[in-house]
Amino acid sequence: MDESRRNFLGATALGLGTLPFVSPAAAQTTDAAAEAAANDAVKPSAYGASTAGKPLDIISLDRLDTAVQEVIPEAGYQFVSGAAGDEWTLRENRRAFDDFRIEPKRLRGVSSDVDLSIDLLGQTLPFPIFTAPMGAHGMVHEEAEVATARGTGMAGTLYCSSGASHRTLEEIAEATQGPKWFQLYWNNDIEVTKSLLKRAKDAGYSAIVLTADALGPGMPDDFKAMGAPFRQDMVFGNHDPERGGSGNFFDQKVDLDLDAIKFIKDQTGLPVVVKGLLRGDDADRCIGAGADAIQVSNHGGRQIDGVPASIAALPDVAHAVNGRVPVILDSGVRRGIDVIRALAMGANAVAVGRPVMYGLGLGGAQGVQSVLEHLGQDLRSAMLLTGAAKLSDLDPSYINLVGPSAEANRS
Ligand SMILES: Cc1cc2nc3c(=O)[nH]c(=O)nc-3n(C[C@H](O)[C@H](O)[C@H](O)COP(=O)(O)O)c2cc1C
Ligand SMILES: O=C(O)C(=O)c1ccccc1
Repeated sequence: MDESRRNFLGATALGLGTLPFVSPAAAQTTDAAAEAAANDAVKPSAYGASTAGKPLDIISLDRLDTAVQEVIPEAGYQFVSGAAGDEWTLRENRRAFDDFRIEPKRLRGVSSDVDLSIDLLGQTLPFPIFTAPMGAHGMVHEEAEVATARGTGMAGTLYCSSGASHRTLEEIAEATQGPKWFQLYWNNDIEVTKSLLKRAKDAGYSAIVLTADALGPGMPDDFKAMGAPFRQDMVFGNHDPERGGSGNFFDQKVDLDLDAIKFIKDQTGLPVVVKGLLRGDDADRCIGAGADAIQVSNHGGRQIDGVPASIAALPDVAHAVNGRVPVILDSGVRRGIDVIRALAMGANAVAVGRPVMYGLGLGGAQGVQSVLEHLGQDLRSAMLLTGAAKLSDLDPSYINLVGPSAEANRS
């Protein structure tokens, strides 16, 4: 391996300090992982990341959280599962769905072959659910993003590739037969940013996602308390090998403005999705600046604690967007009824983060496929029980908004 590429944590412009590595030799194989070694399906490496490859029998996505702790290293689990600060926003991302009470419609002749497919920026998805951009999959599985992308493609849906991936964007692009978008973390060196955009376009990504809400990797307290041990043998693969020096993500430009949207469009000719908005006025500004889609998100609660749940922010954003561009929602989506609530309140699709990572740990590519297909099936039965014959039927008439989310949207 090229030594300069190992050096990706050199830049600490974000004040993160030097993040320590876990060397494979020093890393202790966990008891759980040692136990799992007895199981043919799971062969932990020295670090302990999973090598599982099997479909999963899923009861609910929430239950994967407990199961995955048996097969991935403690550091990986703390990194993925945790969130910023007191994790109030993380909890709120789940709780606030309860404010969106479903008011089902009966005897409407809804059949079980409901068409769940959608068109999103010119691509067809089998259901309005896809894999959110997440970095550092090597913390969870030896095959890292290559397995996640393959599994997402096996489910036929969209893989959004993180700009902080452990594998290169080209390797990831090759791994999936399905639609793919590239999420950009803008580098301080504009030549690196341009080169990433060119590489993404050349590799066949069909849209660029500009993440607008992140300062650095999520740093949950429990992960910091472990010394934030990122893996030594992993490389953030979107680093530009030609340029040496620090890796892409850790030299991120944080003072971006609306000009970034036009720049990406000019460089690539691809549609731009702005991810990480929680306000209608921001959505309006971004559309004015050329955004082709808006992703309502609080980054799974991993960046700033104390902000509202994504679902609570959705009505205001959807109202401002007013159908001009597609709206995507992520953060806390775990069940079919959550997808119904999001779509009824104006989203066109949802993205899912942590459950996909847990599927990756528990079953590799096949586990990822199981997670996405499970949610698709759960949506299908939720549609029947809600009495909605097609996705376009879903509108606010199916929802009674109560509690804090109703208060927040009363204006
Ligand atoms: C481990 C992890 C890594 C993430 N990395 C990125 C990233 O590189 N870029 C990005 O835009 N969002 C990133 N996110 C945020 C997700 O795209 C998404 O907003 C969030 O996970 C959705 O919430 P959920 O996990 O509750 O589904 C990450 C989330 C997790 C859990
Ligand atoms: O942790 C995150 O949320 C995130 O965006 C990220 C950034 C860099 C590396 C890994 C994850």
